Amino acid sequence: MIVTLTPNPSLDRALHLDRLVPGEVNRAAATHLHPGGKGINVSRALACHGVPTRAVLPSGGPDGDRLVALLAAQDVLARPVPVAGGTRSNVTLTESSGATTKINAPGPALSLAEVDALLDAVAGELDAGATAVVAAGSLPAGVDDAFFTRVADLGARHGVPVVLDTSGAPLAAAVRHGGLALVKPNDEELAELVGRDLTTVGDVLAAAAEVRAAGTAAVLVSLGAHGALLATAAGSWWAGGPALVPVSTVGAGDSTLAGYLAAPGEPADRLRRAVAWGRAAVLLPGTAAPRPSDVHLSEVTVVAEPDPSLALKEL
Ligand SMILES: Nc1ncnc2c1ncn2[C@@H]1O[C@H](COP(=O)(O)OP(=O)(O)OP(=O)(O)O)[C@@H](O)[C@H]1O
Ligand SMILES: O=P(O)(O)OC[C@@]1(O)O[C@H](CO)[C@@H](O)[C@@H]1O
Repeated sequence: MIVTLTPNPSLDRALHLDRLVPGEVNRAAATHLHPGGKGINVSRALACHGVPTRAVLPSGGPDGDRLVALLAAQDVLARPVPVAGGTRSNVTLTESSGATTKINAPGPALSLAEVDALLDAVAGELDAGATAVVAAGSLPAGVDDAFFTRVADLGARHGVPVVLDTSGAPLAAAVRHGGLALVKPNDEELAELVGRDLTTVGDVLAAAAEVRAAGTAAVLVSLGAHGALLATAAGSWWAGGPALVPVSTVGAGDSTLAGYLAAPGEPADRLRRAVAWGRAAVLLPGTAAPRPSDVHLSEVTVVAEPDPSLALKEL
């Protein structure tokens, strides 16, 4: 059972417009509502592929109830932790050109007791036999930047790998602390973490090596339209596929991570699956999770020890 932890979940509302005109009344041609937040999206993608998973999340107010009901309707197991503040809604505007505009709300502040209850819920899942913990997304107000270091320590006490997909100060604190099995930044998040621009494959691999040297076993870097790079103790790999026109890129990174985690195996096979799931996600509206029939492994090329001089834009 892969347990996901989403400290700041959201009801994801996606509106499709032919063209967004800022400052005007825009009328959407279609709308979508999905239960969201990065860990929740990982659980949804895993559940779509029959991989056992449970999503741990704070849930508050009618929107929290709605989110939990939407998960149940998709047969995604959840462990909601009741909180006083109302669960947030995030908005995505997609245009026919493929452009995506995302507006994320801050989310309700959590009290110290609510933060502890969230961690207790994860501990409960570990006691019940969870095989991995995936902590993902932003931290709401009231949650210390060191929160994910507490998750790493919880996993370590149970001998269970902890995977992290977050950004900014919480990512920096967790990487400094070490003890993670995998982190999944995109290239911009990794650049912010190491404090320099990353323009080539070699730049990304050097940054990943710094992260690994600080105590994280593997780094999976998603590169948007340019695929993804994986760095582990065994080597490095790039994977990508032919150009496609995205419908919605929101949550593609979460599907990528789910694809990587869905089954054990050789790094190259896991990276191929990760990229195939990410590619499938961008062809679906809103944050819809890809199903097995959406995933095309044969479209993805994997290269071991990619040329460090290649520009990311050329991949
Ligand atoms: N424009 C695109 N064309 C083809 N594939 C894409 C495109 N955008 C994303 N992907 C696929 O999805 C994966 C993840 O994308 P990306 O790097 O944008 O994730 P992310 O920034 O973590 O996204 P999010 O935070 O919204 O989940 C990529 O590795 C790639 O396989
Ligand atoms: O505000 P955060 O926690 O950084 O990101 C939240 C979010 O943008 O991430 C998911 C896509 O990855 C969406 O489901 C959700 O709206």
